[in-house]
Amino acid sequence: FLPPQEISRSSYSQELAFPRDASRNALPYPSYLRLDLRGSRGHQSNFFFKGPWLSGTDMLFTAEPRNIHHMLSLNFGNYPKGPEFKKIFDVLGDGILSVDLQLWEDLRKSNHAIFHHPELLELSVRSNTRKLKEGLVPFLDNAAHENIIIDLQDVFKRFMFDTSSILMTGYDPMSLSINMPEVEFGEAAETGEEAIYYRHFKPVILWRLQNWLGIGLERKMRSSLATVNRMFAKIISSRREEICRGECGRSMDALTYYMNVDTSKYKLLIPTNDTFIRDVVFSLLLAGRDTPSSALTWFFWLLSKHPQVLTKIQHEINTKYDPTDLEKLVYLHAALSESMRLYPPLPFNHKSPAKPDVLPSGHKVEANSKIVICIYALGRMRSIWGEDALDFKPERWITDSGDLRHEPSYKFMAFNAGPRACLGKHLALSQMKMVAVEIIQKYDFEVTKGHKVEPVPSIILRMKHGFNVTVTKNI
Ligand code: HEM
Repeated sequence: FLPPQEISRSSYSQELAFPRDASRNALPYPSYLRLDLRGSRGHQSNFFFKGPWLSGTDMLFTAEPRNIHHMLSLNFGNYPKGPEFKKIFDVLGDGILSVDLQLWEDLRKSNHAIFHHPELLELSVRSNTRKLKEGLVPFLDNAAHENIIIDLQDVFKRFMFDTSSILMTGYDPMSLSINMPEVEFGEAAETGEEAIYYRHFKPVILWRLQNWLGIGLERKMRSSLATVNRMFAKIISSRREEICRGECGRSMDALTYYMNVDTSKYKLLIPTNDTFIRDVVFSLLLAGRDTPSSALTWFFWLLSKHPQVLTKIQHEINTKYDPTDLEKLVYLHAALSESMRLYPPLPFNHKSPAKPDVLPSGHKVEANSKIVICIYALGRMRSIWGEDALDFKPERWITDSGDLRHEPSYKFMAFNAGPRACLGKHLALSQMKMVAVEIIQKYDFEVTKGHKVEPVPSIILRMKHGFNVTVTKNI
C-alpha cells in the first residue's frame, strides 16, 4: 500500500488517474487498484512502479488480458509464485496457495481428487443445509424480531468459517450463533491478511526487521500466527488420537484425507508430519472462508443499490428454484458473476518470472522481478467490458437464448486462470447460491442509513466498517 504522498514521489511510466466520479460504484481504493479505469488501449493497462533505490519494490502492474493469458496459461512454467511470494506468505508454509513445482503438482492433484470426491461433496451440501437451518436462520429471525442492526459481512464470515472448518477439519467451531462468540481465528486471519498486503509493497528487509523487533502490524502478525498454530495443534493432535483409538469413522474431510494420503501416488506429501498437515489444511481453510464471504457481502450491497436486479432474482427463485439443481438459477448465477467482476474477493495476484521474458504488451521483465495482476481493474476496463463496464448488469452474462455466457478466465479472473485456477469454484458458487436463496426468499434487508462502505487495504476485498443492515421477515 502506498500512501498518496509516496505515489507522487515515485516515478511512473505514465500518469494514472483514478476517476472517482466515473464509477457509480466508486470507492476510495488503495493504489494497486489505480489502473486507468477509462483505459481503452493496451498501453494504458500497464504501468511500471519504480520504488526507492535498492528497496526491491519496483513492480509492473498489469490488467491486460494478453499479458495475463501469457503468464497464467501459455507460458505458465516461467511464472511460478516465486521465492519472494513464499517469503511474503511465509505463514502459509507449504500449503497449496504458496508453493511451486513438484510439491504444488502433488497438492493440486490430491486437492483435485478430494474436491471431486462424492463424500466431500455430500458433506458440503449437508453442512451448508444444517448451518442455514441451525445457524443463519435463527440468527436472522432473532435480528428481525429484536429489530437490531447486524453486520452482514461478519455473519457471512462466520457462516463460511463454520462450513469451511467442517469441510477441511471435520470440526464445527459454531461461530454463527445468536450470541456471536468471539472468533479468535477470524481476527487472527484478518490481521495476517492485512500485514501480508503491506508486505507486498515494503522492502523485505524492512518488514522482516519489524517482525523481528515486534513492531506495528508485524507484531500483531506474530500473535495471530501463534493463535492459528495453537488452534491447529489442538485439532491435529485430537484427530491423531482418534485415529489411534480407531475412532475415525467420520465422513471425509480434508484433514482426515491428508493424514491418510497415499504417499506412493503423491511422493512429496508427508502425512505423518504435523507442520505439513497444518500448512495444507490452513491454506484450504482460508481459501474456503474468506473469498465466498467477501463475494456475498459485495453482492448484497450491490442488490441494495439495484432493487430491479433483486426483483428479477426473486422472480427466478419463485418460478425456477429446485434445491437439487441450483444450475437452473441462471440469473442468480449471472448476478453473482457480475458482482465478482466488479468486486473480486482477491483483487490482485502476484507473479515472478523465473527467466527474463517479454510480455505481449512489449514490457521486458527480468528474472525474479515482481508483477502484480490487477484483477480489480481488469473487471472494470471499458476496453474489455464496453462503455457500461462500471455498471452492475447481470444481463451481460446471459446469451440471447437465455443461457449463461462464458467469459475467458483471463478476462474474468475472479477465480484465477490457467493451471492454478481455483479448485473450489463450484463448491463456492453452490454455497453462495444456497445462502443467497435462503436470505432473498425469507428476508428483506435495509442498509443502515449513513453506513460508510469502503475497502480495507488487504489481500481480500473486505468492507472496512462491515456491512450494517436491518432485516425483516417476509414470510
Ligand atoms: C467466491 C469464492 C472464491 C473465489 C473468488 C476464489 C478465488 C481464487 C483465486 C483467485 C485463486 C488463485 C490464488 C492464487 O494463485 O494466489 C484461488 C485458488 C484456490 N482456491 Fe479459490 N476461490 C473461491 C473459493 C474457494 C473455495 C470455497 C475453496 C475450497 C473449498 C477454494 C480453493 C482454492 C484452492 C485450493 C486454490 C489453489 C489452487 C492452486 O494454486 O492450484 N476456493 N481461488
